[in-house]
Amino acid sequence: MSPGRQGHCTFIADLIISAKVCSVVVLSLLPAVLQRTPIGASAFRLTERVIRPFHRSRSRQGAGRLSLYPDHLSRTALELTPVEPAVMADDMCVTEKGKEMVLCFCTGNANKLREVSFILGKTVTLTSADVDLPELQGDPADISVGKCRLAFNQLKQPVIVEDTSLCFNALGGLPGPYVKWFLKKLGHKDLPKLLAGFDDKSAYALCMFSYMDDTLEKPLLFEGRTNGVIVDARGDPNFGWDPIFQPHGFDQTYAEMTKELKNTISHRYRALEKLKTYLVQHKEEFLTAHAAKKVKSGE
Ligand SMILES: O=P(O)(O)OP(=O)(O)OP(=O)(O)OC[C@H]1O[C@@H](n2cnc3c(O)ncnc32)[C@H](O)[C@@H]1O
Ligand SMILES: [Mg+2]
Repeated sequence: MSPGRQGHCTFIADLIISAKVCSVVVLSLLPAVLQRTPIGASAFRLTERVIRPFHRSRSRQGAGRLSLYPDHLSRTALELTPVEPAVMADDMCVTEKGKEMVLCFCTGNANKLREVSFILGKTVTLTSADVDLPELQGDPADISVGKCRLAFNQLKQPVIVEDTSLCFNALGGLPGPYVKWFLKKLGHKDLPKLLAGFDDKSAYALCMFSYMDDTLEKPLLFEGRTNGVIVDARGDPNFGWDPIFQPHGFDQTYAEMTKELKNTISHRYRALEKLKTYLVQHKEEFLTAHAAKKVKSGE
């Protein structure tokens, strides 16, 4: 090769190497630069708030969430995740900045979290904690109150928990709070077969929310119930037993409804309406107690 041509080749090779180095530097700096722009910062915050909790709860489900070990409880207890309100709902309880009612919903179920966030809207500033609470046994109210005490003892801040039951009237209310296990073992296809020998296919969905803060001696219960019938599975199979529950007055199952419709007639909606009323009525008390606590702790 002539010296002139060799010089050209070396020049081109140098150019390619410099371009590669530049692109590596630009790409590695890009996230940091983007994060400083208003749109980039919002995108990063959104990723943190929406994707991370969802991912965590999905991966925890995969890992088996039935840990009863206290060390596990304390390990996850402080992982609080802010939750964006899913809709700009009523602004009845929007408070001045720095005076919001912050409430932590302890659940490992991403679908519940989505619905609660949707229904509560801007009533409170909702955070969530995927605290691995034991699946207690007993009647639905005791289970919910028990869960709430455990969550409050871990988090030491205003918390809500809920426990959901699906009760078949022909079976005296079973599977009730144990529906999670029945669903796991039987699936959507076989769960309705429990009623094969009965004419009565009626059932009700029951939601028990419990609320606790340090102004209360024991958790408060808010119950919501929606009546319906058990049918062969229809609709989106993504949330629990939604495909087999058809509420009275509708020809769609929960799983066939839009989320807007389900969230205005569901057992969860009915319980949360009561909780909302309580929170609005006790807002001043709540804020005063928490302001006093902050002064005491020097925050
Ligand atoms: O961490 P927690 O809040 O306890 O979440 P979980 O999934 O363990 O929930 P429950 O203990 O309340 O068990 C209730 C079962 O019913 C299911 N479920 C709850 N709400 C539902 C709804 O609105 N529609 C359909 N299935 C629902 C849920 O997926 C469980 O299988
Ligand atoms: Mg549970």
